[in-house]
Amino acid sequence: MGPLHVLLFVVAAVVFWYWRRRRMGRLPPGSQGLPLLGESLRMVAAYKTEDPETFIDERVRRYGRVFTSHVFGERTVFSADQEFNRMVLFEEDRAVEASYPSSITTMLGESSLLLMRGARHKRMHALTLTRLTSPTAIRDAALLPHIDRLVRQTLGSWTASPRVVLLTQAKKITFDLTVKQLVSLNPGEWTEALRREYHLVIDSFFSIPFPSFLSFTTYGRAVQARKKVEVALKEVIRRRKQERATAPGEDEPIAGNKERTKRKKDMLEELLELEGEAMTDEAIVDFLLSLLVAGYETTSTIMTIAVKFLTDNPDVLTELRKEQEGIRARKKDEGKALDWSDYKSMPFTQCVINETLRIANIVGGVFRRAKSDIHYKGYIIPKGCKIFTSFRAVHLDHEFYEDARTFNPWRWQKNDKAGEKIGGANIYSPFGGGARLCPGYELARVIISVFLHYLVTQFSWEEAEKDRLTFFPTTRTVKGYPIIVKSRCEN
Ligand code: HEM
Repeated sequence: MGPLHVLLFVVAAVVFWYWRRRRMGRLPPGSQGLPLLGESLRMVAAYKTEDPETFIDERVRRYGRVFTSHVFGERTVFSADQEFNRMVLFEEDRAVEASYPSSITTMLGESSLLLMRGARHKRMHALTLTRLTSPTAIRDAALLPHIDRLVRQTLGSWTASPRVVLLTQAKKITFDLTVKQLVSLNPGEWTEALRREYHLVIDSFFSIPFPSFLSFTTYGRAVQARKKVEVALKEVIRRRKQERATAPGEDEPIAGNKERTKRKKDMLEELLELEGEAMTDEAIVDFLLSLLVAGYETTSTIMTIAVKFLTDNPDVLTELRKEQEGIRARKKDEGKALDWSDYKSMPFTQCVINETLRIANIVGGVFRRAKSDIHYKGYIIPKGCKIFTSFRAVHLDHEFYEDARTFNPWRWQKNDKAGEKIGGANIYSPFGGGARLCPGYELARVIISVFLHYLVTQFSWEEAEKDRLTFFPTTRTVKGYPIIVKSRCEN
């Protein structure tokens, strides 16, 4: 290499260094932490405790509400800023796009709602909301009686064996319910077998994606399980298609039978009827699986954490029980299922759900990736940069909530200006917002409400073991919250 080459190399290196510094300099301030590891270990250590906020609090104090860190191998802009979060949520498919770890992407499949983009995502998101999870859909599909039945069935089994791990029970309810909504199958051996495989799939979400032929790794096992789930669902699709081909359509009489039949109106039927969007069986499997993923773990975890908060706050439990006993008393008949008007007359229960989601939401925030340079308050978040919008940090910000880190459902009763501020979509966003707003937001509330109704009116309980919250990889209780229940009829 001659002197000219050396000179050229030095000049190029200096130019690159300046260019990078200028670019980096315009990023929100922050720390890149250790080489390669960045700040991952610090973040994980904080999220494994009951007070994960230390990680974000410290950096907000040092750098402000929007700061840069380096976690899980990537430079990431963190936001504890409600305005920035809102901008990011509403820029979906324009300046930003959803971003999931590769282990999750592979498991979900490209036709999953969570990974769809653009016009197709818009159509399918709307379909999910209008046909499956909106208040009208919940009422029209007579979903409430079904939720009621499933909750009662599960709680009914507790008298035989009063030590229950609450999360396991809650998961059974949400899984069986979702399978029923998606493909109209009742709980039984088939759903249990599917649930076992499905658990293996979920376990891999935060695992390292080793080559899938290494079947002893979490990821390898999940790939096998995903295949089994796919085979099982494809068989359901095949049978349904056969039924559609041989049996009459909705409300048409079967030949030789005067009775009119009603074809199942579930999500699978909706997908098979889609006009101008012929979906392959693989695409249908991806789509159904994503709905199962999105609604199952989230709702059951919040059910469990809500009960933990009730145990820890007996005065809240007393008030909630009073409200629910009032509803039961008005129904007169002990065995009568809850209906929509009952659900709509549980204001304090909704305060408890709001507060549980504020303090310990399973979805603490969402990851996005910048599709173009984003300009915000003098900073530039460059194209390709990862962004984490923390809902949790905003929910726990003393500027927006008085005594923000204390569980206090009564704060939601304020209907004055402060109350509006509490409920404002900019500040309170447990279900996200914008194009990817959780379509299951109402359904989740209904399930949790029905569950709490029967739990507090039929049982008292105590902790079987001490349990605590953890926030890594997601928010949950470490042991799934084991409790010992006692039927209130025996008291
Ligand atoms: C307490 C329970 C729940 C919580 C806290 C929750 C929270 C969320 C959040 C924050 C998002 C936004 C994700 C993002 O912006 O990237 C989301 C998306 C989603 N949720 Fe929920 N969810 C819950 C229950 C449900 C239920 C019961 C369903 C039922 C089907 C559901 C289906 C979905 C789907 C399909 C998406 C993806 C939407 C899209 O990407 O277009 N969720 N959820």
